[in-house]
Amino acid sequence: MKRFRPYFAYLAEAKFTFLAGIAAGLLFAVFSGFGLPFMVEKVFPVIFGARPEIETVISTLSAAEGSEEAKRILDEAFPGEMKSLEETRAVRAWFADKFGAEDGPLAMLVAAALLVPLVTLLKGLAGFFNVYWVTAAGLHVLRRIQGQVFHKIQRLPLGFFSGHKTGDLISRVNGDANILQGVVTTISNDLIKQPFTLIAALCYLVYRSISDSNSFFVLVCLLTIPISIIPIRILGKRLMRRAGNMQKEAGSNTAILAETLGATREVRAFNLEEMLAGRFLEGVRRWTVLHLKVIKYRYLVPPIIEMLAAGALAAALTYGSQRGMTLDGFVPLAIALYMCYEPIKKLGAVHNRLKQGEASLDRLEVILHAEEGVTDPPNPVTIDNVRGGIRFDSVNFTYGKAPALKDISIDIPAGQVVALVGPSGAGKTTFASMIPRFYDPVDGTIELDGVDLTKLRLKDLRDHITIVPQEAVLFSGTVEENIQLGKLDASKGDIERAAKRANAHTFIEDFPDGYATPVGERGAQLSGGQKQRISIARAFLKDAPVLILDEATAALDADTESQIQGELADLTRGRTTLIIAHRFSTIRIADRILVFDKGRIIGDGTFEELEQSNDLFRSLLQNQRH
Ligand SMILES: Nc1ncnc2c1ncn2[C@@H]1O[C@H](COP(=O)(O)OP(=O)(O)OP(=O)(O)O)[C@@H](O)[C@H]1O
Repeated sequence: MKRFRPYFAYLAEAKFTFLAGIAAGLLFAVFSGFGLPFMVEKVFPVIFGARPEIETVISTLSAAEGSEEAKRILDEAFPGEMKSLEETRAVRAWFADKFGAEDGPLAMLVAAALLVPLVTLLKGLAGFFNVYWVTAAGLHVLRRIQGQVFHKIQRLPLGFFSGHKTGDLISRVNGDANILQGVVTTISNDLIKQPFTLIAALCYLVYRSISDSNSFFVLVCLLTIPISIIPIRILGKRLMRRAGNMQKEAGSNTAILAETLGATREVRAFNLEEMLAGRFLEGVRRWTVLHLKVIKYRYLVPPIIEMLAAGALAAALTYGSQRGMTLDGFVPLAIALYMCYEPIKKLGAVHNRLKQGEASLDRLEVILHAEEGVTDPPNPVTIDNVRGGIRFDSVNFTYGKAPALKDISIDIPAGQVVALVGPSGAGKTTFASMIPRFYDPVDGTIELDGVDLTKLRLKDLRDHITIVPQEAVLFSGTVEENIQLGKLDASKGDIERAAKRANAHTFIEDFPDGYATPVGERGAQLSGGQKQRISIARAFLKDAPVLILDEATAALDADTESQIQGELADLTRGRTTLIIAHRFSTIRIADRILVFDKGRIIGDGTFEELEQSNDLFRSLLQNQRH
């Protein structure tokens, strides 16, 4: 329970809805626990002929009032209840007064009968509002948990995502958060409602025991309740293990689904349909087996408890009939006894939900408790008018074992356009990733305009950096919304100006809906060149002093690439630019080139200088020319 505490705080935010739901639940409990046995005892006899009996008793008693005979008749007619003619008359008067029936047997019958749907209606309404309001509060909890996980995911170090598949993370945010929500609300609801139902039923039993000592034995039958705890605990433990595995399997399946949907073209091109379908179906099969196990352990609890209740009932039945108890006297007791077991059954289910919730919580807490890696400083420094000077001072970095950057010291003055070249895996991307603090150095410092990056708020730092990635990343929405991501408060005019500078305005205008054209998921409805131009328009709009071009044209064909080069060159103007370059065509616009090899910078100069002095650069150049 302690583990769930932080999430109960979210429930507190929806306390009025939740408390209303609980209040409805309590009413429901009273109607079920106390109302039903009471109805069976007091109302059903009236419906089934107690009324004429009252009449007979009254007329006999009127004749023999006060005699021994009168006492005997009273005892027989109403054992342990109405002991006098006055009481019997009072019952008749109460009915007459309440329902305006002038002693008419039919009116009394109807009145008594009407109590049944009335109590059922009240019970039904209470039950409905209990579920409705408690669910509303539960959905609030879900929204808050999902929000918390979503926020956290955005702050996690990029390294975290290398170790976790996207689909699995999606499954945690959706599936596990949903289960956790269910747990928080079920626990809160049932932990109040069910004990209350139990207490109501017990109260009735105690009341009966006081008024009739024969009923006391039923309380003894309740001693079987503690025995129910044993199967609840054993099955709960098993359930937790299986539920954890089931959720893990659900995560893997969502991962396969996400990967397949993310690479629909590649799947077809490599004929992977059958293989992926096989993998997915095998995962679903494993999930089904685990799910059935969870169902087994979850739903074994109620019948076990019911069996115990039935045993107790059988004992009560035997004992009661031997002590001369009539069916009329026994039925309400039996219902109250049943009402005692019902909450135990539900509490058993709560225990199981808790165990299942714990398994989901484990999975969610992998995200929620993960170290954030790159965080804001406690007292951030603000810098105005960033010019974009960048300095690396003895920077070392490793992703794991092998170092990715070794002792990098470099000064890049504001406004300089620098190309990063080198063989695959040399560290170019890693070097550029250090500037927006996607990663922090293991040691050494990096400065922007002389200020250590770790002293800046992440948001401030990243506001001053634009990245144009290899493949333009577009989000669902319109063309206009996608450009606007560069500057959320940009006007329509600003957006159009940016699009014009990126040479995107003309083709956007040619779309039937112009700027309001939806781009489809990840820009599926646009060509590679169009997407990249939108991405460049976004960069123009952001107008940041530092620009990172991450092989921005590598995904385009030569023709489109050469068209876009001009826009990119325009974009670099007046900005400190790092070009992560594979194709040497893109580095012609650079003022300076850094040659990377095995995490070190082994060459630094202009194209011509390096062509003269750097062997690796020359060999890379040779490879490009062939
Ligand atoms: N997320 C990561 N987790 C672990 N190791 C990584 C990660 N990203 C890169 N590396 C490793 O760090 C080293 C440098 O990689 P980096 O991506 O910086 O090279 P690169 O020069 O940009 O290569 P390429 O031109 O192929 O993109 C490589 O050995 C690579 O395997």
